[in-house]
Amino acid sequence: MTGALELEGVYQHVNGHMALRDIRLALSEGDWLLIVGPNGAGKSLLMRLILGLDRPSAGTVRVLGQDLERLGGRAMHHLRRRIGAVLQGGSLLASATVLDNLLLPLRDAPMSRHEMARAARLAMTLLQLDGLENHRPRALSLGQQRLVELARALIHQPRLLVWDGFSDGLDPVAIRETLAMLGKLRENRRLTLIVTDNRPDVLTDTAHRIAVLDRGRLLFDGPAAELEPAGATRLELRSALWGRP
Ligand SMILES: Nc1ncnc2c1ncn2[C@@H]1O[C@H](COP(=O)(O)OP(=O)(O)OP(=O)(O)O)[C@@H](O)[C@H]1O
Repeated sequence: MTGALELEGVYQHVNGHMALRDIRLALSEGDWLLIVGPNGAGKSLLMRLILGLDRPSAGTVRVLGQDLERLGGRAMHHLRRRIGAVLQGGSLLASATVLDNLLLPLRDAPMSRHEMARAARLAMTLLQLDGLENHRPRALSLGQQRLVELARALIHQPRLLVWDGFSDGLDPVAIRETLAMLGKLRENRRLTLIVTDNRPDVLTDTAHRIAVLDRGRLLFDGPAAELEPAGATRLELRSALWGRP
């Protein structure tokens, strides 16, 4: 099985403190990893390293078989075409329509306008966003904006999807529906998924693997089903990391 992600001994030093310590992770193609941890645990820093937006202070980050340290600008550009990302804080262009936002990742792609329009239509239908093409992001609910970001991340058919801050702006129904939809995508496209969240109630059986990150360290990494046998019940995790049951 092809390696989708390998992190070896990764450290990240930020503003005078070690924000990530000795992170080791390995994912195969088609794996689904949910990384949970409280605010400030280091989830976004870790996602930025995986996306090649920052370089680690130490250690190796290998994404879809490529060592990011060794990639030049062109190779990195090529690799990014195989990765989709939904980042925290919203990244839609406020002045552009939903359709123009969706087409952003395809602007350098060797595709005709007809092919681009078709790809956009498919992504919109997949996420039940039909009819919103000509709206500006601010006319949509927060949940719809997140789904447009997801549609944009998927439009170029990536091999790896990174979603930082999964439940931000999504209500419980949207969380359930989106998790189910991600599960189908993973199955149908053999997409590798890395999703982070800071809410313990998103600890779910949907993801195959769960990693618990706290103050820059991985406290647990394994099959969701092993969390409890490992002695870290969901209740204990909640009370240890989030202060109360
Ligand atoms: N650009 C930055 N400058 C200074 N410190 C930073 C920066 N980015 C992150 N940090 C610090 O690194 C640590 C990890 O932050 P990070 O944003 O990765 O946490 P997180 O787990 O994503 O939190 P949240 O759930 O709130 O998004 C925190 O102590 C944070 O203050």
